[in-house]
Amino acid sequence: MDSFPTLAFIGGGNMARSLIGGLVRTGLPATKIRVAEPVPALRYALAADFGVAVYADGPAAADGADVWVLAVKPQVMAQACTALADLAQTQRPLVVSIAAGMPSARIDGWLGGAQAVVRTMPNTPALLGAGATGLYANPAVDAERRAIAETLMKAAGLTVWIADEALMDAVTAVSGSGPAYVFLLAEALQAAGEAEGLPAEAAKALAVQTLVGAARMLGESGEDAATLRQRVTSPNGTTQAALEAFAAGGFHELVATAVAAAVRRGRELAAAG
Ligand SMILES: NC(=O)C1=CN([C@@H]2O[C@H](COP(=O)(O)OP(=O)(O)OC[C@H]3O[C@@H](n4cnc5c(N)ncnc54)[C@H](OP(=O)(O)O)[C@@H]3O)[C@@H](O)[C@H]2O)C=CC1
Ligand SMILES: O=C(O)[C@@H]1CCC=N1
Repeated sequence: MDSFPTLAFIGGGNMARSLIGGLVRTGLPATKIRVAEPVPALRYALAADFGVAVYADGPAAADGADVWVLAVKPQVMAQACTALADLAQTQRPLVVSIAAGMPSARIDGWLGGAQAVVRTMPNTPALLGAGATGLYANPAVDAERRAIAETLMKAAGLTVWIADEALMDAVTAVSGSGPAYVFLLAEALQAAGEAEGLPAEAAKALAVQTLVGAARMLGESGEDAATLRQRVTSPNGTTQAALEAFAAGGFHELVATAVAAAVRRGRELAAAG
């Protein structure tokens, strides 16, 4: 990736750290990455862990970088972009946003207009190259810049282009927030194991490896989730008893309600930003 453009991350929090870790892991030289992060401890940790150049403010990091990755919270996006507007008008970078909910047109407007904006939604397994990212490009993004955005996010794992920007809130609700749902299931399974008398360490090890093993089967077997589930479920056995309890508790409806709440929140964040 030696010929890859220079990147400036605006915001060096949790998601930026995962993306930077993924990029460095796949061989992007740290000298290609700059990060603007106002919190000194976060800034210094990024410099120490990955060898990237760090700055206290956005314009200092962005000046001269080919790609700006906007990695601040949606609530501060307006302020972060406005501070970059003069530079954006003279330098015309490729702008890649990772913010939940925030429409590309608003980012474009805060940057002064006529900007090439790719709105993306990655997730934290990016740190291991095991992420999933949805991408939407506004009409100002040409084929070459589309390819740059895709290469950038491929360092984080799977990429999926989304043609209709309105669907980016659904991407956020499924895969952006999704790792938290899996971690919640791990917590619940561990707690249930403990409630049934397992020592805490054993419950944790069994719950974690079960999720890791099942996820690998989903990813590597080529079989769909329903088929794999049925193979675990002996007629009138233990799994059937558990699955019936899930169904009686409205598991599918609960997941749908949770995803709908995340979609709604994405739209609210756009309105509040
Ligand atoms: N966490 C996740 O799993 C995912 C997050 N996202 C998106 O990524 C974005 C960042 O989320 P996340 O990493 O969790 O949030 P964090 O709060 O961890 O990171 C954002 C960082 O940006 C800093 N910041 C605030 N204003 C500026 C500025 N003007 N210039 C530079 N840095 C600034 C913040 O400092 P301070 O705290 O002082 O404000 C904070 O350290 C959000 O828009 C979110 O929607 C997308 C996918 C997944
Ligand atoms: O919780 C959030 O708003 C962000 C977006 C997706 C994951 N984390």
